[in-house]
Parts: sequence; structure tokens; C-alpha cells
Amino acid sequence: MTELPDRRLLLVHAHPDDESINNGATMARYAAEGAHVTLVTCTLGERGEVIPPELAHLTGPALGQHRRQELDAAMAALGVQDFRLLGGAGRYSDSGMMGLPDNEAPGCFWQADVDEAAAHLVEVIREVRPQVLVTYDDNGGYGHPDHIQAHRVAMRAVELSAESGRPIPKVYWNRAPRSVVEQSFARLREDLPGLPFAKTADVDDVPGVVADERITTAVDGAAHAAAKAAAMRAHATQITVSGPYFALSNELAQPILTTEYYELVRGERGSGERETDLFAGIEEAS
Ligand SMILES: CC(=O)N[C@H]1[C@@H](O[C@@H]2[C@H](O)[C@H](O)[C@@H](O)[C@H](O)[C@H]2O)O[C@H](CO)[C@@H](O)[C@@H]1O
Ligand SMILES: [Zn+2]
Repeated sequence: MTELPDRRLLLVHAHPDDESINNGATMARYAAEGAHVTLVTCTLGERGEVIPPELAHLTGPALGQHRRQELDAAMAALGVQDFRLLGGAGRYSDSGMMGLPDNEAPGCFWQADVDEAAAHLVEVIREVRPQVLVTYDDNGGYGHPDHIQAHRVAMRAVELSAESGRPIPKVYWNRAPRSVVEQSFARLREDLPGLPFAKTADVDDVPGVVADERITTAVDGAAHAAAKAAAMRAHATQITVSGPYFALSNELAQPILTTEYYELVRGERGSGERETDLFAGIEEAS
């Protein structure tokens, strides 16, 4: 088996694009620093909307395949080489937004058996032996069924790994501190007239917004801002990027954060008021 780097980070996401939006700067930074970064994406986003008119014909499996190519390009922009689909390509399909009949579709991720899906993730954990796992909070950041299910599957895999004697030392949820998001939106509102977006989203539309006090870790990815923006641009069916701002297909502008924030929910916290490194406190080569 190929010898893996001392530091190994695993991220679990629902659709192609979530990884770049939530963790693009973190992924680019750790990849550049020589850590092994593994992304597991649970669906190919087959039920997504499509922004560019020339691609509006893409739906279902054809959209899924196109978004897989977008993911390839985004990972190249971030310098990440290990990225996988949970259970293999097409094992779980996009469940659509919460409350839609799509949520009941056979084979969609929302209908997946959590233990069965977690077993696929445990296989990756056994191979990579990550010291750090990143996923969403129990609301999936913003209540999308695939995000909630990705949380459930990831946290179940964390339990199963611990039960089998292979605990993951540190587990984090994606977060955004309310004060930082509010300040970012204040700047966005000032810049809005010069942007290709008509309106802004609301602070509470940003996934994982919490009181500042719940933030345990801030990863400064400013040096990788261009890589994050390029990765987000690569997801062109889902995201429009303009300078330090972006919008999804709802055309509601949001800020691109280059410091990315986390809440440690399993494991020992590193020293200091806030960690600046997800691996803080990890014994090397554990
Ligand atoms: C960021 C994210 O999780 N995107 C999901 C989401 O897409 C949103 C959805 O189409 C919504 O109706 C739009 O208003 C919004 O702009 C989209 O971001 O849900 C899709 C369907 O499950 C999913 O494919 C997409 O990745
Ligand atoms: Zn998503």
C-alpha cells in the first residue's frame, strides 16, 4: 500500500460544489502543505438547477455526469487528487430540496439506509486512516435532505470506526461565525450596484451560521483565495462567481469566505482561544 502523508483529512459532502463553497480554501491549503486530502461526495447532483442557458438541456443522469466533470475541474483547481463518490458513481442520487416528491425517489440519498451508506464510508476511512473528518451539522447546514443525510452517514461512520478500534481523532462541522457573516454582507451590500447580481441572500441563508462563541477553529485560506474562486467557477451549472462574491441558481449574492470556520465536535481541542489548524494537537503519524 502506498505510504500516505503524516496528515490526512477526510471531507464528506452531499453534492459536487459543496466542497468548494464550504472548504475550498482549506482543501487547497492542506493539499499545498503536503497533507493527504480525501473528498467523498454522496451524490452527483442530478436534480440540480442549471445556470448557463446553453446547458439548460442537462437533467438527470446527464446533469450528474456533467457535474462529475465539473468536480474533476474543481479538484484540479484545489490540487486535490483523492476524490470519490460514496459507494461508487450513481450509487445514491440527488434527493432534491426538502419537501419535494423527489425526496421519495427510489435510490435517492435521502432514502438510503444509513448503516449501509456508512459502511461504504468506513471502507474509505480504513484505507486512508484520517486524523480529521469534516462534515455538516445535524441540519446539513441549511436543511437540504442530502446534506442532513451526509451528516448522519458521516457521524455513523465515525461511530463505527471508533467501535472497530480505529477512532478518528478529530471531527468538525462546517460553521460560519455570525459576526463575520454580517460584516461580509455589509460590504456586499455596498458593492452590490457593481455586481451582476440583483439581490443579496440573507445572513441566515449561509449554511452553518452560529454565534461566534461556537467557533473552535478558523483556517486562514487567504493565500488560496484564487484557487477557491476557480474551483467554485468550475461548478458553472451551480455557481456564478464575481470577485469575492458568488450566487447559486437563485441569483442571491453571498460573500466568498477565505477564512473557513469549524466547530470541533469530537476530539481534543488544540491550545489557544481558537485553533488555526484542524490538525492541532494531533500526534504526527498517528
Ligand atoms: C449548494 C447546494 O447544496 N446546492 C444543491 C441545491 O441546489 C439549490 C436548489 O436547486 C434550489 O432550488 C435553488 O434555489 C438553489 O439556488 C440551488 O443552489 O439542491 C439541488 C437539488 O437537490 C442540488 O443539486 C444542489 O447541489
Ligand atoms: Zn449541496
